[in-house]
Order: sequence, then C-alpha cells, then structure tokens
Amino acid sequence: MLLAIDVGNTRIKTAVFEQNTLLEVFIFQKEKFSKELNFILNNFPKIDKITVASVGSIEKTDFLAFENRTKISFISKESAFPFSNLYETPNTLGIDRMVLAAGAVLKFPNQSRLVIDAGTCVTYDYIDENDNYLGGAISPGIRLRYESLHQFTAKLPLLTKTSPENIIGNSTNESIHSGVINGLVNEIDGFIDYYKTLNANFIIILTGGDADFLAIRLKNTIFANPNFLLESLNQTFQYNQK
Ligand SMILES: Nc1ncnc2c1ncn2[C@@H]1O[C@H](COP(=O)(O)OP(=O)(O)O)[C@@H](O)[C@H]1O
Ligand SMILES: CC(C)(COP(=O)(O)O)[C@@H](O)C(=O)NCCC(=O)O
Ligand SMILES: [K+]
Repeated sequence: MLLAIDVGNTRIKTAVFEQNTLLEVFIFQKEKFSKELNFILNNFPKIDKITVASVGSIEKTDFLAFENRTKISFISKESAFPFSNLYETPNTLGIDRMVLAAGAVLKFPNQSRLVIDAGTCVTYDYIDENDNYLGGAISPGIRLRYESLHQFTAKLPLLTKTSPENIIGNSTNESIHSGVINGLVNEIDGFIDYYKTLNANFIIILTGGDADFLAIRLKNTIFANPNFLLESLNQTFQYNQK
C-alpha cells in the first residue's frame, strides 16, 4: 500500500493507494504534518511505501521520525520521467509540474495534453504528442489574487472566494469578485483557445484546490479532477520502480 504526499504552497494533499485504486484522501496544513501522518499510518498499517513531491516547506528531514515505519522516496529532478524536458531551465522547473506532466503522458498516451493546476499559483503545462514537455505559464491563484489586492493597496478589503453576479461589478466587492474570478476564468479560456490553434485534438486536465469551482464557469467544457496530482504521483512512483 502506498501513501502519496503532495506538498503544495498552501496545503498538503495525501492519498492512500492500493495499486491503481485510490482508497482515501487526506488534506491538511503544514502545521499538522506529523500528527496527520501518524494518524494515517495508524489507520492504514498496510502502508509500506511513501512517495513525496514537495514544492513547499516540507523537507526530507521532516520524515526522519517515520523512516523506521515505511520506505520513503522523494520524487526529484533525478527521478525518471516519461517525457523529454525541453524547458530551458529544467533545474528550476517545479517538481509538481513534472509529476503532473508525467501523469498526463502515462494516462493519455499519443496525444498532446494541457495540464492546468489551479492551486496557490495556476500552472499551465503543455506536453505535445511526441512527449516533449514544452513549458506553459505560471499565474497567481484565486486566493493569491484576493490577498494581493488587499495587501498591496490601502483601501481594498480582503474577500473570500465568491461567484461574481455580473461582469460589470457595481460595488467594490462585486468589482473585486469580477476581477478575480471572471479575470481568471477568461485567462484560462484564453489559454485553452491558444492551445487549440496548435492542435485541435488535445486533452485538457484541470486540477488543484480550485478546479471544481473553475470548471463549471469555463466556456470550454472540462471535467475537473482535483486528485490528478496525487494519481500522477502514484503513477510516477510505479514508473520509477520499472
Ligand atoms: N480548505 C481550503 N483551504 C485553502 N484553500 C482552499 C481550500 N479549499 C479550496 N481552496 C482553494 O484552493 C487553492 C489552493 O489550492 P491547493 O491545491 O491546496 O494549493 P497548493 O497545491 O498550492 O497547496 C486556493 O486558491 C483556494 O481558493
Ligand atoms: C509555480 C509553483 C510555485 C506552483 O506551486 P503550487 O501552486 O502548486 O503550490 C511551483 O511549481 C514552483 O515552485 N515552480 C518553480 C518554477 C517553475 O516551475 O518554472
Ligand atoms: K499549481
């Protein structure tokens, strides 16, 4: 039994896998890391392997206390990936983006794929039908947009994610909601329209903490899979065993 751990910049997402079957997902903040990991290992004593991808502030040393209970492997730049990396700065590419790209290639062979991960940041990753990873884009995520409008101005309030009623916001709050939500929705639809000009037949994977919220608001019909990074971690781990 495998525990996949995705350490993002906002939250830690984990999933228990028996081969390719996802049994349960646990999501928590970094502060609860040791407590939650103990809880999961006690509830699933059959977990004998942990695989980790971290772009956040959890390091190998945070796992020292668990090393006598299960085998722990970090996915890193040195791991095997099923694509050619054409990024000009491969050493600075986020490991989460590499795992997403690996999952997209393994799950959807012989076609081009766009992975959109709406987390702390929104990342776009494009892998063409010849399994070349080309790169994509990084933009601020929903929470980051609301926070930065508040933090870098004197007058704007900090609001929580809410569906805007209109494109034309008729109050400060409605203007902010329209700017953040309609702005991001248009950004995503705009990127998708661009990628369509490269290749009409490509698969789009939408994941991350805001995937469900965004999927229903897009012009393009996309099914969200919030667990895609966790599933990709499981697949990348298996790929590296071979
Ligand atoms: N319970 C939650 N706590 C924090 N963010 C959440 C929660 N539920 C949904 N979100 C949304 O998820 C986004 C963060 O996504 P997540 O996938 O957890 O990020 P990361 O992988 O960068 O840690 C935020 O923009 C926020 O709007
Ligand atoms: C862009 C990211 C911060 C996204 O992190 P996330 O939103 O998943 O927490 C992460 O993939 C990262 O640190 N990337 C390094 C820069 C790059 O990918 O080029
Ligand atoms: K992301």
